[in-house]
Amino acid sequence: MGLTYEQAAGRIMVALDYPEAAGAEKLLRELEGVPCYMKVGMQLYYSAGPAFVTALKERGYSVFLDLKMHDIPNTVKGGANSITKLGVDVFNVHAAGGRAMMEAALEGVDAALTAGAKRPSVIAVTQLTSTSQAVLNDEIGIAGPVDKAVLRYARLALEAGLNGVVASPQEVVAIKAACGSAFQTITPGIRPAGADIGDQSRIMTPAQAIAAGTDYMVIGRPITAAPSPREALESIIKELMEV
Ligand SMILES: O=c1ccn([C@@H]2O[C@H](COP(=O)(O)O)[C@@H](O)[C@H]2O)c(=O)[nH]1
Repeated sequence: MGLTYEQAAGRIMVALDYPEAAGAEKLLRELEGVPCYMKVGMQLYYSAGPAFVTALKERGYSVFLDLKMHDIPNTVKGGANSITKLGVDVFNVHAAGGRAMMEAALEGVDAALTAGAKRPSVIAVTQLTSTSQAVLNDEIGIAGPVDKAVLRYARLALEAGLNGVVASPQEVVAIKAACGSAFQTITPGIRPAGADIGDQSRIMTPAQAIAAGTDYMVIGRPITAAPSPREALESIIKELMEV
C-alpha cells in the first residue's frame, strides 16, 4: 500500500539553506501545516544561531541539525553535548572522523541526557552526494567505486553505535543489506525529473529514492528555488504517494 499524505510528508526534510532567519521564516510561512522535517545547515546556523533551532522546536517542528561535525573526539563530544541540549531530533558527524570520534559524539549525547535532554538520532555522513566517482578517486584519493567507500563508512558508523548515515539514495539498498533495515538512511541528492542538478552528483528522483527504501530524503533547491515552494513540495508529496 502507498504512503498517506502525512507519511509521505514525514519522509521529507526541507533544507532551510538561507543566509538569514528572514528567508527561512518566509519559507516556513509558505509551507505552514505540511508535516515535514526542517533541516538547518551551516549557512543558517552560523547566521541565526542556536536560538533559531530552539525556536523551531518550540513551534513543534521536527528538526535535523546538519552541522557535519568532524574534529578530534573530545571536541566532537562537547559539540554533541551542546547540540543535544538544543532538543533537535537528528544531528550528524562525518564518518571520516573515525570510530573513536563517533563514539565520543554518543558520549556527549549521553551526558546531555542526564541533564534532562531527549535522545536525538546521531547520523554519520559517508561521502557527500556532490562527490562523483572521478572526484573520489582522482582528487580525494580514495580508490575503488563510490559505493564501496560509502559502505565502509556505513559499517564503521554501525559499529560505533550510530543510528544511520547520510548517503546518496543510489546507495540505500546496499546500506540496508549490509547494516540492517533499522539503520537509518538520510538521502540528499534528490532531484525531481527535469530539475536542475546543480552541484549534486549522485542523484535520484523522489519516487526512485522512496522505492529504494530511503527513510528520509533531504530536499533544498527543488523546493526553495521553485516559483511556488508550496506547489513544489506538494508535487513531491504526491509523487511519493503514487509509488
Ligand atoms: O552528502 C550530502 C550531505 C548534505 N547535503 C545537504 O543537503 C541539502 C541538499 O540541498 P539541495 O539544494 O537539494 O541540493 C543541502 O543543505 C546540503 O548541505 C547534501 O546535499 N549532500
